[in-house]
Amino acid sequence: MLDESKFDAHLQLWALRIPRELCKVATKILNGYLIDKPRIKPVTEDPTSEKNRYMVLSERVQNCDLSDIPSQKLDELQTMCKIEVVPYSLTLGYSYWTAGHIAHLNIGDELLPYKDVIAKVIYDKNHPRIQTIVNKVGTITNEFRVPKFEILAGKNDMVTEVKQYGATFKLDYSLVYWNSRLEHEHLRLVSQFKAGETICDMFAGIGPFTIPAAQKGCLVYSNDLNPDSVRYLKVNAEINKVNDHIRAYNMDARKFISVLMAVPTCPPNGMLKSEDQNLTADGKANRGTNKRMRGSAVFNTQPWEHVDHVIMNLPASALKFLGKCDTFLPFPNPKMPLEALSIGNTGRALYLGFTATASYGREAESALSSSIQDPIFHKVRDVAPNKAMFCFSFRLPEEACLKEDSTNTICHSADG
Ligand SMILES: C[S@@+](CC[C@H](N)C(=O)[O-])C[C@H]1O[C@@H](n2cnc3c(N)ncnc32)[C@H](O)[C@@H]1O
Repeated sequence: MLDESKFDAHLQLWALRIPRELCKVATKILNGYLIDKPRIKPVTEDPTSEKNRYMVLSERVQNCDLSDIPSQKLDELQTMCKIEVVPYSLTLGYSYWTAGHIAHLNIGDELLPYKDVIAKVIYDKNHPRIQTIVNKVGTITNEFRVPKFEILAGKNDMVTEVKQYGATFKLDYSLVYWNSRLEHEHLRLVSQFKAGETICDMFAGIGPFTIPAAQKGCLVYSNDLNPDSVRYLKVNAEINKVNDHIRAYNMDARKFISVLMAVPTCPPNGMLKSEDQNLTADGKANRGTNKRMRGSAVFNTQPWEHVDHVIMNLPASALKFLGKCDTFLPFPNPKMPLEALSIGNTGRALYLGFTATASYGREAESALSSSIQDPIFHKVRDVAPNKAMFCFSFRLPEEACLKEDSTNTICHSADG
């Protein structure tokens, strides 16, 4: 028997109680911060008063102090009325969920002999809404972490769009890594960043950390080894209108970080020039005057002077990218006196991606040859009955940043 309650998604959100006549103006001000889900209205009844409405905020707004919303928007709201924040629970149940045009199956061994029949029934009963039925084959072994699929029915079209917390992601399932089950983790990490902070996303994929961080007003240096992921990262930066906050790179993460951290030897031509390096979907420099102005203003600190957070989401081998003997650091750059570095309010936290082993902390300490103070282990989700994924985060120890050998100088260019 199908237990429909297993499909329930319980969202704990915040809402603003606003006088009903002001809702129209408030909707404009809060553009991008209200719940954005198909068939869910962001403005709804206030059960306690006819005179007010609830304006339901998106999952991006995690804190009841509304620190996730730019202060200029809050100031604008406050000039109209007193802002009252209330908790708001929303359950999206079985009837809510609809599917995209691709049905993605993981058929177990015992059902494999019937895979074509299963696919045909799903296809016949759901076409034209569902147009492609695929089955995942084998385990992921390639370095781009892309699963292999066999097409069981319908057309061979693996390009689709998914939505997460109001951002849109376009991708080709057959070419890039994507996991919708990490939505909450993407949001949780990004909720710890503040507008204006500098982020390095070393294994960025198509941008599920990068795009919401940029939407929040962070400056994101974003890299992936898979050229198709970087291509879609750029497309997604365009779709979500945050290309002026992102620089995309397509290289091995070790090289990426050494490129970012090296002080250029060849200014002015070799220096990072934001106006030449805003993203466009086709990878060409964006020459639009407005964007150029905004881009210059946004990227006005240099990565070798200051980075606030590094994200490393490569569960199997993120540790290999850490440590003095590797190319990960100098971080801060040894050519900079320590006190010349500006360290953000939250300091340099390093997010190490996901792992199933609790010995990760010790391994990270040994990779850095330094002890790590107050590390945080966060359980992301259970992936199997006895296996969970964790996110391990810590502030980079100062002594681990000082590298004896400082031959690391380079001319900067994004997307190399
Ligand atoms: C687990 S996926 C994470 C992607 C993204 N952060 C997400 O949450 O969807 C790991 C990504 O690392 C990339 N990758 C693998 N090896 C790499 C390397 N040596 N340097 C840079 N990127 C690499 C893969 O192409 C893949 O997109």
